[in-house]
Order: sequence, then C-alpha cells, then structure tokens
Amino acid sequence: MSDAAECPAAVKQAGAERRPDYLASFRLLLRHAAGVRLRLIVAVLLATLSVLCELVPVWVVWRLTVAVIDGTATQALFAQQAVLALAAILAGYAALTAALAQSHIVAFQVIHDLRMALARHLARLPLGWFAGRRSGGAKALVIDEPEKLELIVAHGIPEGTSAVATWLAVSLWLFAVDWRMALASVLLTPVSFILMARAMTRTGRFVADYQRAGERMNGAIVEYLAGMPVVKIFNRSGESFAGTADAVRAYTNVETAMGRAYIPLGSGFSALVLSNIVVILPVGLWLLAANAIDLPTLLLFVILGATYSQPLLKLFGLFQQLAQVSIASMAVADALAAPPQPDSGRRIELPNRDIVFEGVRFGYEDGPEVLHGIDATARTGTVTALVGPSGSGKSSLAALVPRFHDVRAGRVTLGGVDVRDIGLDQLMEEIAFVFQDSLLFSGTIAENIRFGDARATDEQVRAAARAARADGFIAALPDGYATRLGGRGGVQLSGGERQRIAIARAILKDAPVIVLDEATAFADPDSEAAIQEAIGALARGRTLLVVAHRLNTIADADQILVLDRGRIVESGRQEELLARNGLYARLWADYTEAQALALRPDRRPCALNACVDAAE
Ligand SMILES: Nc1ncnc2c1ncn2[C@@H]1O[C@H](COP(=O)(O)OP(=O)(O)OP(=O)(O)O)[C@@H](O)[C@H]1O
Repeated sequence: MSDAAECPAAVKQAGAERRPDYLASFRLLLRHAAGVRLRLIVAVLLATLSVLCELVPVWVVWRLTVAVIDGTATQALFAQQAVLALAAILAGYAALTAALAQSHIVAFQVIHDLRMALARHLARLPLGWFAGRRSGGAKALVIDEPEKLELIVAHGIPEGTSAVATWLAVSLWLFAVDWRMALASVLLTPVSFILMARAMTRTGRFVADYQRAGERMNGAIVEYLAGMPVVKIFNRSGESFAGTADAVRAYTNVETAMGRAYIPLGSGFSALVLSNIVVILPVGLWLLAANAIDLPTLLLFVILGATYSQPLLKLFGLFQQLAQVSIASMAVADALAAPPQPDSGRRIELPNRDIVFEGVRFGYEDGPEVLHGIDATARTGTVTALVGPSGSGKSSLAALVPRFHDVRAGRVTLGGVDVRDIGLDQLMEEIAFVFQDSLLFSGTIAENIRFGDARATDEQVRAAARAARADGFIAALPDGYATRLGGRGGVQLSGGERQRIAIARAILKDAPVIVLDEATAFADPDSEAAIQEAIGALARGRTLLVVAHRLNTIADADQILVLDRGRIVESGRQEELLARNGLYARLWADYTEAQALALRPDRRPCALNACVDAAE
C-alpha cells in the first residue's frame, strides 16, 4: 500500500495525459449493441414523442389565449382543449415510460455483452497484462466501467436525442411562422452550447487525474480489505487506514475540482437555455409596435418560444458525466484492443514430453532481466526440481513452460516443439500447473477437484483424491466430498490441505506434464509427508517440474537444477550435489539445520516453567 505502488506504469499509461474521447462510448455501442439497435431506435422515437406531448399543453395555452383575445373562446373549446392537454400529458407519460423501459433493456443487454466480451478477452491476454495493474483493477474494468454506459444508453441517447430533435423540429416550425421571432427565440441557444463546450473542456483536464485517483482508491480499498489479517497482526490498522483514507480523499478532491470546473459554466448553460424570453419579449413588442406581427404570433413565441428549449436542460447532467463515461469507455475499448496472447492454434503430435530450455532469457514486462540464458532439459517420465535462494528465478522459469509469460530470447520446447508453436488449447491440455497458493473456488470439494476434468465420475474424483493423499481429511469432514469450501458458512482448509486438493485436481486432469510450485509454508510434518507422497503419485509416468522449497521432498528427484540470480549454477542428483560442496550443499545444510532447530524440544511451544528448565 506504499505510495510507490500507487501508480503502476499501466495505470499511468491508461489515464495520464489523455483527454476524454467523447465518441468512445458510441463506438463501443456500435460494436456491442448490434442486436438491440432497433430497440434503441424505438426508445429514441418514443422519447421524442413524449417530449412533443409535453409541448402540447403549452400549445393549448397559446391556442386558448388567442381565442380569448379574439373572442372565439367557448366553453366547448375550453373543454376540448383541456381534454387534448390531458390526453397529451398521459400519452407523454406512457411514451416516456415505454422509452425508458426499452432503453434500459438495451443498456442492460449492452452491459452484459460488454462484460462477457471483456471476460472472454481478458482470459486470452498474457498474464503480464494483469501484473501491471493494481489488485481490483481488472475487476473494476469488468464490473464498474461497463456499468457507467448505462447513463449514455438508458438516458443520454433517448433523452438527449429526443430533446435535441424536438428542439430542432419546433425551431423549424417557428421559423416557418415568423423567421424574425424564431431568430430571437434561438439566439441564446448557441451561446449556451458554447458555455457547455467550454465546461466540458475544463472538466476534460481533470479526467486523467480522476481516473488515476479512482484506480488508486479502488486498489487501496481492495488491498486494505484483503490485507486485513496482516494489518491486524502487526497492529497497523491506523497507518493502513490512513493510506486508504488518503486515496479516498484524493478521489473526492478530484471530483470536487471537476465539479468546480463544470458547475459555473454548466449553470450558465441552464440559465441561458431558460432565458429566451429576455430576447423574445423586446423583439416581439418592437415588431408588434411596427405592425410587423400580430398579437397571436407574439403570444405564440412568448408562450412556446420561451418554454420549448426546456428539455435541453436534461443535457446539463448528461454532459457533466459524459467525460467520466467516456474515460470508462476508453478503458474498456483499450482492454478489448489489447493484443491477446499469440496463439498458433495448431495441434501438433508430440513424440515425447521432454521440456527443454534453450538459451532462455526472460524479464517481466519492461523490467530488468531475471533469467540470463538458461539451458536445461527435463526428460519425459522424470522429476526435475528447481531449487535456489529466494528470488533466484525458480517460479519465473517454471511459469515459462505453460506460457504464463513468453521468453525474451531463446526458447522453451515441449517434445521438441517451441511452446509458442503449440496451440494454447493443446498446451493447456498437455500441462497441469499446481500453484503455490492453490486457488479453490466456492463450491464443494468434489466440484473443486472436478475442475481438472468436468466429465470425471465420482469414483474418478475419489481416486484422484486418494492418490493426492487428500482422501483422509476429506472423509473426516462433516459432509465429505460434498463439503462446501470458502465463503459464508463454508469450511476453510489449511494450506497443506488446499495444495493436496490442487494436486488431486492435477491428477484428475491427467496431463502428461505437471509443473508444481511447491507451497512454502507447511511446517506440520503430517501434512508435509502427505504432500511428499502426493508428489510421488503425480510423478508416475509424467514429466514433473517441481519448484522446491523443502529440500527433503525432492531427495529422490532425477535431477536438481540449482539457480542463483537467474542462472543455473549446479545440476545433478542430490548425492552428486552434496558431494560437490557448492551452493546446493550450503542450502541443504541451512535447510537441515532449520529443520533440526524446529524439532528441538526447547524450541517447541512449552509451558513457562518447562521452558525455563530447558534453558537451564
Ligand atoms: N510479477 C513479477 N513482476 C516483476 N518482477 C517479478 C515478478 N515476479 C517475480 N519477479 C522478480 O523476478 C525475480 C525472480 O523471482 P521468482 O519468483 O522467479 O524467484 P523464486 O526463486 O521463485 O523466489 P521464491 O523462492 O521466493 O518464490 C525476482 O527478482 C523477483 O523480484
């Protein structure tokens, strides 16, 4: 939650120095509203009808006023006009309701389509794309940003278009009645729109800051909530909350600044839209005095000319938020345009499942190189362990096999074929990856194991769990395989149990290659022994690449590759490496010493007097 992490490169690139592209939302709509375009047109027509209906009572007032003045007003005329006004009000209400119902259906459909398109597209992006974003960034992109389009689709398009269309239609009619009076009626409108354009330009300057502050706040809140256990254990809730509160305050400040920039000019727009009468009245009286127009015409303009621009007021709120909606649409469009991970799409018959690293160089995104020319081979049906000090590049090397990232130079081959030439679908079938922190979904244990093969029978699920040494603890749970995991009311598993479920999943997948990033944190010897056995079960007949943190689990590995600062410095079987007395021997000595220390009786939790005895 440090300040340094507040603005990752990807966020800066997405938000900074960019002005809102006001057409971005419409371009997205063109692409994603194809199936609902007709509905949208119907919504616009109905909204236009509703605005026209709103103007009918105004017209009725004018008509009756003229009738009173020229002495043609009758009770029947009043009744007839009252019915007409009432009918128009009801029709306007019905048309508006129908228009909004249609536009909301369109909006929800478009948002749904966009979210699905994003979810599908994100799944095809390389993992590096996610690494450049704060936690919560991708979630905000799929959940929050498309939602903002609702304003445009459900309100902006039907209400904005109908207001402008009605204004144009009535203006044309007024020009047909008397061009001089019509000119007086529309004179202030362009000025009001100039004010609005100016307001939007001023708001636009804040939009990059607004987006950055939004991402920072989102990420800070997600991290604050996700990191709650660490925050509590180190009693740092004050500082952590201060960081989160800072991010929230910064967001509010940008929002306030945007409001300050927009509201004076935006309010000028509203004031001018309603001020036609100050031009209409003097011009009209002057023309009347000069006998250039008659009284009914003057009244028409005074009553209708002064009010028909009112629907344009709806644009005030819409334009105010258009910049934010546009930025959201730009972020969605950017993500959809991000190039997916290159996929040859080919299916290739592989003669074996040897994994070969040939002169592999790799670094994350634009960061420094972390693997500097790796050459190694993991043969089919053998266990290869990657060991080395923390940060030496073990996990990075393992992640290159399933193409979580692609090499910068050299190549990784599977069965002699560059992994980039094997279609991603096939590659994912070939490899099962057991992560260090195995992700289990909310659902039952059986469903989680079945994630490895959706068609597996209950017996196959149980067999995989048995092979992964998970059967014992699953059977002890109240609902066995039907026990629900995570979430409210779900069972929480220990780290060792989670990894054994993940191993069962990998066994069920029955992929010929398994990459296992061994979890670091299981001190419990029972769990450790069970995981060791589970790894043994995984290895049978497969190519197994293990990122090993507990060196006793790989004592029998066919080959151990020792990494140091991104290079392989030693390789061989454990006895050879120990005999060489190099880095592996030192790691082994450190590891066995730490194990012995952990097992010493005086280092175990003890009652106070017992500890004192041991110390003496
Ligand atoms: N997502 C990432 N983005 C940028 N750099 C990373 C990323 N992941 C790892 N690194 C860097 O790459 C280098 C190798 O890290 P890696 O995680 O591969 O080492 P490791 O040997 O697996 O470490 P450990 O045993 O602690 O898990 C380190 O310098 C690390 O800081």
